[in-house]
Amino acid sequence: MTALLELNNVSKRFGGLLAVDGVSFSLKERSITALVGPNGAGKTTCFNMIAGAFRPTVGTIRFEGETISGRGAEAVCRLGIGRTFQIVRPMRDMTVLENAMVGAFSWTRKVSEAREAALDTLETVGLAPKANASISQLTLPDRKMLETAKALSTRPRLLLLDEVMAGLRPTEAAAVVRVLRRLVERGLTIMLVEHVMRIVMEAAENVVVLHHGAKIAEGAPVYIVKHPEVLAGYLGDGFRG
Ligand SMILES: Nc1ncnc2c1ncn2[C@@H]1O[C@H](COP(=O)(O)OP(=O)(O)OP(=O)(O)O)[C@@H](O)[C@H]1O
Repeated sequence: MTALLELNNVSKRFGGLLAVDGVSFSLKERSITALVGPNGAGKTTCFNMIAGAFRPTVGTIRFEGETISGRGAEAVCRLGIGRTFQIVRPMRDMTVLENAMVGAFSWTRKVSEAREAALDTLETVGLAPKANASISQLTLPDRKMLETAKALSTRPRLLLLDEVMAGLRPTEAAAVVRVLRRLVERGLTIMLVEHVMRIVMEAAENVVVLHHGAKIAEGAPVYIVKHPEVLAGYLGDGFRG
């Protein structure tokens, strides 16, 4: 079976810094994979390469069997990869619905179609009752979910979530995990960057561990938390429990 996404020996160099160092992994369709590692491990850089924002210095990225490395963010989005950003940046003079519609304009020019799709994604993430609210009325969990809704409005097959649960209370994070599971049931594949190991254990079926840009372990969460290199390397101070 072809993997939905495949990274093959991917590296990214910024001047003298090798931010991502020969990383390979693949994502099974309809699965949730966590990308973990301490600050500066190269997680966001990996996302930036998958989403087309950065071209890998070496290595190839394939999506549905097609090479996408170096295609550019817009093209990659149109191929079916949606993403959120670590820093939440809603457009403040627009409503929740209008923000969610922005993603839909990647595949339609019709305002009515974009509105319908955005309403659907707001419904999925539980924000439909606040569709006409202004951004200032949103709580932190709402803002995180709006970022997810914006990414979903692009109609992705693969969703990259960068710390969407950071700063949330355990009950709020659990609600997000339930939303992610529903999305997977509907056919989506998800990769998420997450620091809190408890959430990783709950949400992901596969974990990829990066350290100094390199992949040091990969496997089921129960295996990862016992992995000697992960434990010895940084688990104590790299993860928050
Ligand atoms: N555009 C850039 N130019 C130069 N260096 C960069 C750039 N982007 C990232 N880096 C560096 O690459 C390394 C990996 O950064 P990256 O943001 O990918 O790590 P991360 O694992 O996502 O960290 P965090 O958990 O803190 O978000 C860091 O040393 C960072 O300073």
